Amino acid sequence: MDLLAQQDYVIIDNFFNAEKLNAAHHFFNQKQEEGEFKKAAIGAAGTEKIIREIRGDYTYWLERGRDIELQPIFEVLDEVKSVFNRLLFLSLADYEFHLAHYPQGSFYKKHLDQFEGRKNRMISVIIYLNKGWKTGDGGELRIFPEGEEPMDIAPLENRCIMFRSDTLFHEVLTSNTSRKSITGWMLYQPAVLPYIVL
Ligand SMILES: O=C(O)CCC(=O)C(=O)O
Ligand SMILES: [Fe+2]
Repeated sequence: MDLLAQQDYVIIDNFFNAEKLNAAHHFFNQKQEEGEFKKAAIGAAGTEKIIREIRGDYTYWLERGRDIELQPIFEVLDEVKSVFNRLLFLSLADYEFHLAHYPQGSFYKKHLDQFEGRKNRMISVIIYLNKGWKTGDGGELRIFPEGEEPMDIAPLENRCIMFRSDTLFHEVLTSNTSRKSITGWMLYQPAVLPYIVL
């Protein structure tokens, strides 16, 4: 929490225990097999456009009541939210998360996660699920901390990065393999059906 407050981002490796990591992989693969991922859009409700030149990922929005296999993961996210509220004095009311799949050759151009109409997003949280990721696989997260050199973060399995949604510009470099993550946002106000919007 101190690091996040100081530098606007923090990286935490070995984020989930083995049981939760397995649950995440299993659920991800299952939803992929079922064809439940949808082409991700850009922009807030009503203005979204699918622009492949900006982002090429496919997403599956999580819903607590429906995705009961992910209960252990939701418990971790609850804990993350309450730690933020306790230690950083944020007033986070909710969170919204999706699974993200970047097929080979896809990327997400430089952006901020707090775009017009979605000021609600306070902290971005990403957990990567890329078994055996190695240099050359691509898909690094490039972050642009203010007043510092850009930094590339390898999307290693079970690595979590959290950052301020309002200030930290970032991009996903072209992935040369299939790239998987759980991505979401800690919210100031309760989410309004994001899985319908995006
Ligand atoms: O997957 C990542 O590393 C970043 C994804 C991202 O920037 C987003 O979904 O807004
Ligand atoms: Fe982003």
